[in-house]
Amino acid sequence: MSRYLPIMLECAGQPCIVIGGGAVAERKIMGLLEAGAAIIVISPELSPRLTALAQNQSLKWLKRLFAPGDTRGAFLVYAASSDAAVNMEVAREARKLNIPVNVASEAEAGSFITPGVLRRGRLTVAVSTSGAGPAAAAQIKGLLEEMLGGEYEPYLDFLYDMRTEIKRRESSAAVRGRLLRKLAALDVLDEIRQGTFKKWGPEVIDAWIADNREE
Ligand SMILES: C[C@@]1(CC(=O)O)c2cc3[nH]c(cc4nc(cc5[nH]c(cc(n2)[C@H]1CCC(=O)O)[C@@](C)(CC(=O)O)[C@@H]5CCC(=O)O)C(CC(=O)O)=C4CCC(=O)O)c(CCC(=O)O)c3CC(=O)O
Ligand SMILES: NC(=O)C1=CN([C@@H]2O[C@H](COP(=O)(O)OP(=O)(O)OC[C@H]3O[C@@H](n4cnc5c(N)ncnc54)[C@H](O)[C@@H]3O)[C@@H](O)[C@H]2O)C=CC1
Repeated sequence: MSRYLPIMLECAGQPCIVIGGGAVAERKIMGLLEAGAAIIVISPELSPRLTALAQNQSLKWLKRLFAPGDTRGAFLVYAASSDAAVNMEVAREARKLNIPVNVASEAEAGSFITPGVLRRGRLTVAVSTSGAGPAAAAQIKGLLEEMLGGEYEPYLDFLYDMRTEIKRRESSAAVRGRLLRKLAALDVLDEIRQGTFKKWGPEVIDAWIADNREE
């Protein structure tokens, strides 16, 4: 069994090449779009949704079959055509060029797999079964979706703003560490759920930092 390394990859503006333009390619492309990748799709046909994305310039469409050399210069490659032999050829080429490649028809032929993803603003949860059961990954993601409500979005925005402020102001690592730990222990999430949370203005932030700098 492969043990995959989970990482969060910055893909903004990076050329990501997808071979195939059907339902599976569409799912991978929606994830790439969320990450701001520069998407190039190589496929003689596109699904209606992908056609619309090509028309509004959200992706670049090369209307043809895969050809040798197509993966050159890519940051990531997705082999998602309905031709398993072509997908294997894409994988071989990408691997030779040391480009990470995902193979929709045969997970093991690729070097990375796509987890089920749920987002709540800055929160990302990715679920993988290491390829054992993609439908189970989707189900588990569904369970987590029920557990992790929309309140996480404003909560993480709050944490982000506060951490940014603390890191900007506090040069002492010890004080910073103390503040950041106390910040994580605050029950803001519950206040947001109850609807009693009021956005902290500059004075509230100043006062909280002053009150919590010492042990
Ligand atoms: C290994 C992996 C490689 C990769 O694609 O990256 C892979 C491979 C394969 N999937 C297959 C089938 C299905 N895949 C789905 C759905 C999803 N598949 C996804 C990921 C992955 N699929 C990677 C492993 C993820 C993990 O670690 O668990 C998800 C999570 C993410 C995404 O695709 O974006 C997304 C859910 C998104 C969501 O809803 O959240 C459904 C359900 C459906 O369509 O509703 C079915 C039909 C039911 C079934 O078969 O279980 C087949 C057989 C093809 C054939 O028939 O031959 C293969 C090939 C093989 O097994 O080698
Ligand atoms: N990993 C996953 O999550 C899943 C993977 N699959 C696998 O993925 C494959 C694709 O599934 P779908 O998108 O549903 O199929 P689809 O038939 O909807 O789309 C296939 C696409 O590949 C294109 N294509 C065919 N030959 C090509 C070539 N030589 N070069 C470039 N493009 C080419 C077609 O024009 C079409 O756009 C399936 O054959 C299956 O093996 C299926 C379900 C889920």
